[in-house]
Amino acid sequence: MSTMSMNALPSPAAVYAAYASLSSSVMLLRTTFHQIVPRQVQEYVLSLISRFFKNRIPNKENSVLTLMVEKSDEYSYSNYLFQSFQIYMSAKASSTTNRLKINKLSQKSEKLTAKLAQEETISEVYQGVEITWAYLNQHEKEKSDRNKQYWYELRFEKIHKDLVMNSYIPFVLEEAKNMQYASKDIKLHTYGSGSWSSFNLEHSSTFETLAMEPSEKKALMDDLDLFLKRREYFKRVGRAWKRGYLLYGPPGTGKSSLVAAIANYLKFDIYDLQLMNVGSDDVFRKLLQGIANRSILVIEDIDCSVDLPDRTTQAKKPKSKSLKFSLSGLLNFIDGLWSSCGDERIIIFTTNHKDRLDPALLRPGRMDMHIHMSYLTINGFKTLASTYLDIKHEHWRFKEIEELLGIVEVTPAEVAEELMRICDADVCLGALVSFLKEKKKRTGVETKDGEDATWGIKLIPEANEIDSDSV
Ligand SMILES: Nc1ncnc2c1ncn2[C@@H]1O[C@H](COP(=O)(O)OP(=O)(O)OP(=O)(O)O)[C@@H](O)[C@H]1O
Repeated sequence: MSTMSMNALPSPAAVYAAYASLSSSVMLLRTTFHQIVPRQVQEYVLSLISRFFKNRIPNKENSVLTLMVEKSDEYSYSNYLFQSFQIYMSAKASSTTNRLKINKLSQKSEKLTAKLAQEETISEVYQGVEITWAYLNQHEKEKSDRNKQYWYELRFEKIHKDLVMNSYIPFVLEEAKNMQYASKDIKLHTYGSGSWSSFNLEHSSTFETLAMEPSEKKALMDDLDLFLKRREYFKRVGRAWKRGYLLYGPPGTGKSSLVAAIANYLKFDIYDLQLMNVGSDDVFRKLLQGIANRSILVIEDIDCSVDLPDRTTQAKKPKSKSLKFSLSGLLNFIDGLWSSCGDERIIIFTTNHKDRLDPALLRPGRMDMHIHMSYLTINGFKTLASTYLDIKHEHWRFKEIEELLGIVEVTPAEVAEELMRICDADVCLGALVSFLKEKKKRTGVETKDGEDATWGIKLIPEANEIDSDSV
């Protein structure tokens, strides 16, 4: 250390002298302030000083806003916001918190529901803003109260109030809605004795397991996705938010499997209706009112379930004497007459004989897409081989099977049966080849008849009349 720098530092005695002089000046000033300045003026000056500093030093308590979202209001009406928060928090809490409350709502229910434990908090950052969640209920001593209140608290900095109210909460609501749909059990409702009965849909068919040309599958999935996104569009053009599909093809080609695949894909319930159970237009209208949103109404075997009285000639007599149900009743519904009863509806008609349908049913705007479920093709077969035998790529038997499928009409249902018989892939495919050759011999079919053997999905142009034979 140089002598120069030692000389530049003040000595301890000098520092002490300066401190003593400063403190005596402050004391003098203080005494003078108290003696000369009137008490009211003193208080005013001090309050100004304190307010000045308060505004500059952040006060955590004052800058935080807490939103309370109660389970029900003072009249015990349940709060939709709370329910949505519950769903959202179940998902968030499961992945981030250290303490969770879990429930199993019934012995049958497969799912465990999770929620935040009392006074446990979790935080998340939304658009750079930290938001802390807590789940609370009334104090322990009030537990005897049967109307015990539960609520969520959201804490965040006050300056972000607009963002939280106008953007974060709508975001949470949308997320909760999607989570609810994704985790819900899909129900199959069937109509009989004047009411709908419901069961859990056990059909595990998905687009992945469905034997169908990949491009056609994609076209249908794209159409479904587009349909879901177009709520505003349907509203703007003043049309019912619905989509109609006609599935046609021989028995065992997968019409019911496709309905289940659509339901599993969209998480929509299925309402399965046999027209012979519908007594009249009136009953039809009422039962349609019992159908929830986000659902698929399936009318199976539309060609043979009932002879619908023709709208103009009334020529065909209903099979059942008591049946007063008319084709126009059905068409009115499809045209959206009862659209005010609900949203997000898909209507599916299935038939083995498209040529027997009243042309009015095939008019554009009624059924938006006609889907031909045909006999098995090689691409469809590969899907079945992957599902049933776990053959993910090629197999040396495929070439021979492709040739046979080119000349033998066989349904996916028949082939699926064959593939389930034997576990060993080589043996199983050998047995399938024998089955196809045997069928070829039995039917004496050398070439396919006139019907198009490929899968066919056709979007019906809205403006044009369609010729059913051309589809
Ligand atoms: N395209 C397919 N993809 C996958 N599996 C299929 C397909 N078609 C049929 N199957 C199998 O065959 C069974 C019967 O098929 P499904 O009931 O879906 O045919 P369908 O065309 O509705 O028959 P129907 O006209 O007699 O009601 C299904 O459970 C499934 O195992």
